[in-house]
Amino acid sequence: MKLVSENRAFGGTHSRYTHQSDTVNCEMTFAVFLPPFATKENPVPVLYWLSGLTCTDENFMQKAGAMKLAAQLGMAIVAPDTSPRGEQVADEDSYDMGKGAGFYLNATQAPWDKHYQMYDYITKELPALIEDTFPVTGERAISGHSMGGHGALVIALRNPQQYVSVSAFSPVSNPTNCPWGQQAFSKYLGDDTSLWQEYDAAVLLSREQHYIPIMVEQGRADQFLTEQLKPEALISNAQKTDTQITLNMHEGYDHSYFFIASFIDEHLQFHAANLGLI
Ligand SMILES: N[C@@H](CCC(=O)N[C@@H](CSC=O)C(=O)NCC(=O)O)C(=O)O
Repeated sequence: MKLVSENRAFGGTHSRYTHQSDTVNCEMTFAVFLPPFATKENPVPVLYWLSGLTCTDENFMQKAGAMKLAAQLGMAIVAPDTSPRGEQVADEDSYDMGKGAGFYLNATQAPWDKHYQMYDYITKELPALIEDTFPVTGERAISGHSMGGHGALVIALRNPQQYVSVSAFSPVSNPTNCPWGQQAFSKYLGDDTSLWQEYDAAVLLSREQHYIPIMVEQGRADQFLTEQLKPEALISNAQKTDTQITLNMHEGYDHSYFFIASFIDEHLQFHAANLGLI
């Protein structure tokens, strides 16, 4: 693992690292914020943040304004990149496919399957590395935005024993039923739509009752709301299985990090409460 940069922030430390990933078969970058007083003797829980299309590990840390409250709460934040990277990694010219658009799944189709194994990277390799290296406990929460909101919901619903709570901003809620998801799933996963279902939060909610606390934030002025995001599918499918889910709708807010920054404190408090920090 190689340290790329380190900055003091709110009494804690924001650092960026690269490492060679066996799972995605290339060098990966992630950012980690450690609150003040996090030590081996006083390890802290971790909030994993999954970003959206076109993002890297940097967008959330620079734009969301999360570090001040995370420092006060005693919560670490880990922000991975959104896809494998490098010359040898398959890509397309469009912003919603290939690099920056890994959709947090395990691709089964060539040429994508060689590197695009983001589901395993986020659920297995990255937390193992983080917990081996930094003064953190094994307690985890997960959140994300848009494509990353989809990733956070799917990962938590499929692995409820690994996360105490999940939240999402403007998630791609029903990807089997929107253009972003249909394009990505057909190329990464092929024609077998039964596999697509495993990466669709609305479908997962419809199958059985889920007990993990779930909170979703959505702006009504979001330019992607009707065509791509469809949060109503989360609510209607959760009702079918008696799963509790909170969806907060906000007049006038769009899809940007201005929206995330406006409500990130509520999400940090939500996760802190579930992590037993408050
Ligand atoms: N066409 C746009 C789309 C890119 C965009 O809006 N990306 C969002 C996430 S969208 C869903 O996953 C984002 O978070 N952008 C980064 C940011 O810092 O705002 C484009 O290419 O710009």
